[in-house]
Amino acid sequence: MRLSIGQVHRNVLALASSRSCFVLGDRLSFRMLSQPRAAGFHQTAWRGGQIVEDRGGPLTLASLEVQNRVEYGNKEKMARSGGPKQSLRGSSSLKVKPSVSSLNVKPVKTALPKSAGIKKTLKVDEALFSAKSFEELGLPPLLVDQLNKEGLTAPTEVQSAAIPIIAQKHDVVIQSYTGSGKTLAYLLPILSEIGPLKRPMGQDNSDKRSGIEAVIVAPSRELGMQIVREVEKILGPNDKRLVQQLVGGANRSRQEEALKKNKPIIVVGTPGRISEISAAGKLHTHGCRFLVLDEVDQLLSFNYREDMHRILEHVGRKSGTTSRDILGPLARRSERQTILVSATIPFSVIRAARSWGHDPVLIRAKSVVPLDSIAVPRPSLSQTDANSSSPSNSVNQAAVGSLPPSLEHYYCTAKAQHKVDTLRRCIHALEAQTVIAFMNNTKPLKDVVFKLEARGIKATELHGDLGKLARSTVLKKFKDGEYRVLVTNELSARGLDVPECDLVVNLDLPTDSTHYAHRAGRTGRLGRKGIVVTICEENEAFVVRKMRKQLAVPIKPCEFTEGELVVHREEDVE
Ligand SMILES: Nc1ncnc2c1ncn2[C@@H]1O[C@H](COP(=O)(O)OP(=O)(O)OP(=O)(O)O)[C@@H](O)[C@H]1O
Repeated sequence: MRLSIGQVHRNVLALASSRSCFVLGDRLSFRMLSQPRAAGFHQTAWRGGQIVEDRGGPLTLASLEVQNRVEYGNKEKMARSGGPKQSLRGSSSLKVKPSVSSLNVKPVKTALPKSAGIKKTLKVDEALFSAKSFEELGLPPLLVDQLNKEGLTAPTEVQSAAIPIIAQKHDVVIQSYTGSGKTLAYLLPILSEIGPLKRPMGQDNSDKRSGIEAVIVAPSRELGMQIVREVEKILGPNDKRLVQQLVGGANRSRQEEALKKNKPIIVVGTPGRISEISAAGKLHTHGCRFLVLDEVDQLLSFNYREDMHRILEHVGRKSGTTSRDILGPLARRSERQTILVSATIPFSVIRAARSWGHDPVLIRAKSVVPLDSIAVPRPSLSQTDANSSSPSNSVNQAAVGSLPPSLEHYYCTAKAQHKVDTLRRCIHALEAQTVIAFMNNTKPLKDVVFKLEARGIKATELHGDLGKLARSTVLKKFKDGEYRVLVTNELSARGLDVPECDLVVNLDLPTDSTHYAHRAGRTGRLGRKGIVVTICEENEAFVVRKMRKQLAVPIKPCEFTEGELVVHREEDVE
């Protein structure tokens, strides 16, 4: 069942850079979506919000404060962490003294700003959000069997929300915190429609499709390969050739040969490589039904604009149609379903999704909202000085809610030359077993590895200057527990799934709170415990405190002495 969409008055298919994001298209007005009648959907109410100009600050969905909570009845609420409870391998041994923190730390006040406009709410059947099994979500039996074989028996919250909505053919934006299972949230509805595990076709609905039916784009090779492995796992060993990786750094002719020989139905790759092979005429995606942009806010940044433009123009677009097609942009859009995914969604992504989307909706763990109902957030005073060197104190709405609730955040100060020693003490005090330490540049990584090794801690480095093989070997060894610490840069901040990671350390300050959120999200995956420690210099501590406000999470001051984590009162350090 589909929501009807209003008339598009204007669609400018132009690459317009807006701060870090480019926006394809814009439109002046949309009629409110009609009430969907599909099971589980009930439009409840909307209140018109004030539309104001996007001034380019950290404007995001949450800043709209759309009242999009699902209204629960008396039934038990799902745990915020979502998803099935798992054993806390590795993380359970983390040594934290909660009594210390609860006694000594003053709670941080993190008030959200006033709403810029509250609009329409869709009420989604509570049963979907509390689905106990994949069957309840209507996945085909073969797919459910395969998931069960892999030990996946219950959907996470975001999967419960996304699977039925994507099955209804909506274009969607999925925003849910790191490690909440977003990958399967989009893969499962896709694999319900294509490939050997899909739902049986009706008699008059014979499946005549062939060729590539889904294109998944990710910003890094590591994330691309991780998604490939996830698809392979579900397809099983006999059908794993149906997914093909097209990531940069690997041999391109081999990828092209594999495309010809294996005839995959899904390709997963990085923007550069996908658009390169497409431009060479070796990747035929015009009949493609699904386009997924994983880590969409990064993919729509200026760096990728040309490759992403090509991908957006070609995937799922019948050849011969042009942007001036007489059928208009909506008809062209409907040829593919577009799925945009990230833990952090700035408003520029919403705007782009509205422009491309066919009945686009925003899916979060407990809510589904038509994108049309989201008003442009009102810029706060401090957002207008977003370019100033001092970070704003206002909440970064793109990143609020992007962090798993199970995370604990601390910061401590140390002189630059003592940071590695502080890291060592931190690892020992917390008894962390699988640690990711982030720095901002590539060069110093080796030095930190050397110093850690000299102190008896097995460590390795991961960065973009390593070849593809070296990168995957390092990652595999780290995941296998051969190294205790992975010292890395921003390359590993997004999407990397090392479930055992129990500690993330910032040895350099992340550039902003969005970067903090993605780095932090490498631990505390799927409801596990995780600790994030930022080691900064004394004169940088104010930046951490500002990030704390922007993210609306407590980041507590601490130190590591005599093998213990000691948490300070805030007033002792301010
Ligand atoms: N229903 C499920 N049951 C058990 N494990 C699951 C389920 N769904 C996902 N997982 C596992 O949870 C982990 C995190 O999932 P995933 O990488 O998709 O998170 P994410 O939300 O995309 O995180 P990020 O924002 O960091 O990219 C993975 O190891 C995945 O295999």
